[in-house]
Amino acid sequence: MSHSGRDAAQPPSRRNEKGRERNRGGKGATGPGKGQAARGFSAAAPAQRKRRADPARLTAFTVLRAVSRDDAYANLTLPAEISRKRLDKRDAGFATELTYGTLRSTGTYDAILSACVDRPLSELDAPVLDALRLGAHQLLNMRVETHAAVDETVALVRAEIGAGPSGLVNAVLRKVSARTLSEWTEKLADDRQLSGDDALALSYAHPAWVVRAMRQSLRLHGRGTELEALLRADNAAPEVHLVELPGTGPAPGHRLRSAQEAGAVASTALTGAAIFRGGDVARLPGTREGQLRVQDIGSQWVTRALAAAELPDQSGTTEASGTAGQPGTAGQPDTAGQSGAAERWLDLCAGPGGKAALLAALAAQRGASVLANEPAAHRAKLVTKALEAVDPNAWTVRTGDGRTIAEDSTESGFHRILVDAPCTGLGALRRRPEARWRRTPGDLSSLTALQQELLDTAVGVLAPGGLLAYVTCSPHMAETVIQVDDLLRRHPELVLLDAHEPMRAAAEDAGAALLRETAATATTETAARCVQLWPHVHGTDAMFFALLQRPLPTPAAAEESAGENPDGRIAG
Ligand SMILES: C[S@@+](CC[C@H](N)C(=O)[O-])C[C@H]1O[C@@H](n2cnc3c(N)ncnc32)[C@H](O)[C@@H]1O
Repeated sequence: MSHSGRDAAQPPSRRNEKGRERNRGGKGATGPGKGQAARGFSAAAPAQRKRRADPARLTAFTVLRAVSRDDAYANLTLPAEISRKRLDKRDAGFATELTYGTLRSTGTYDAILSACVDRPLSELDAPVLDALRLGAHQLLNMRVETHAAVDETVALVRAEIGAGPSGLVNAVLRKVSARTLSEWTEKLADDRQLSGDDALALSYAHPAWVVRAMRQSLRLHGRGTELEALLRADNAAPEVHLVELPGTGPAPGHRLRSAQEAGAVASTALTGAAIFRGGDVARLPGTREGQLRVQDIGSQWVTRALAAAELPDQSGTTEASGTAGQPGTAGQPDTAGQSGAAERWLDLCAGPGGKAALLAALAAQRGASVLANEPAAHRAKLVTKALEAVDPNAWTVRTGDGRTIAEDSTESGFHRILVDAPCTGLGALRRRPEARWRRTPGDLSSLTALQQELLDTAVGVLAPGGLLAYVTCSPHMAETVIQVDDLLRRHPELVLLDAHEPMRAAAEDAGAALLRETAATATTETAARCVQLWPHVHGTDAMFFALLQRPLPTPAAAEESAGENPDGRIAG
């Protein structure tokens, strides 16, 4: 193992045969260079150092290259690379921290590297820049000894890029190592005269526009003082959350109990969820069969809340559909809320199928069925795979644009619709380390337009009395509360329900207590009726959940429409 730095080579002399001091900094490096001897550099000349990259760093570098060259997703590429290189548990953990940490803080590292290189970073070869970022992360954010961080990164560069840039990398990393991370961010903030959100952006490695968006959203929800806590939470690895798909294991709760025997802890917030700290999830019984799945508790929660929400009966009063995940009475499936007919549910944006799987499992217990729609063919396949553990009578997958669902549908409307819309994903920054640097404010206009169209389509296929859940994995106001306000303006017939009620119905006591707080602090009426989860408060992704209902027609209107529309279909 080389990453602790314990076994790095320590040749005796720091001077070459001509008596010149080695490693004083290569061409291309600039900035501070003091204090290097004290920080424990290797005394070996670059040419004498090892030429092989250690497997964990090589894995991280390979993923960084895929992310910057091919726009790959680290959360998909890294596990594949770890298994391809057959890393042991310790190296896999080290590679994960290297990859995720480097990607998360790329913007801050680039600011620091810019101060250490005598040319714009855009003029460096992309692989060299990735190697420098990797080195910077080890030096500034990990407990890797300085000489190991520098020597191992230089070895990686020699092995993977060539000897040419190794001098530059060696020299630049030495400059980086002259200050701690907080010394660097303070200095850069001073040099650039940064303050407020711009200074926070540098310290917490978020783009400034994201910091501003978080600040606005926190304020809207009465959490204006919590910005730094949120930014800090975004930079921490998320816990692994588990869900047992109800009705799929050998007995109710069986898979979760086995997981608990293997170290998982039952969630105090949400029924049917557990938290798994450490260990190989894939080894837990039921994961291979898809009965036990990894799913953020926020995602589970909004899904169960949609299933738990009450539909009105024909008289216009509400009728409980039973607690999500639990059969109505004495193990019997719940019946549909309206007129005894089986409920039809729609998951309009289903890929890759996490919520669809839980929704379908809950639907199967009620004798309801789910249509799971996804336009991307490869993601639609993932939806089908996710649903395999669930009774096949309870679900169908459609591959198509959600905006065309009404054209293909011969149904008379859906009773429960989930629009888990494509969004900026700013609520899941913990699990997609590169996302914050990839997204731009420009993405918002096309995403919010698509969200609007998907919502309008969903309203068009919502049965009278039906429930529409609008969910985003983003707390950005434009994608959440503003989107809901606009929807209500376009469709004044819709009623915005208090989303806390079904969320509470699905929650354990501790979860219900947390929800009381979210309702109390919101600063607008719409925000107060919606639920915004936060990583620093709820330990979940920053999931947004709004619940709307198309009211049942008044008896007079129903009579009139029955005359015009005898088969009871709703307008597309
Ligand atoms: C936030 S993800 C949904 C996550 C999913 N509900 C889950 O829990 O696994 C949004 C999905 O919407 C899909 N999407 C994009 N454009 C769409 C459209 N026009 N109609 C329907 N879905 C769309 C994306 O491909 C993506 O799979």
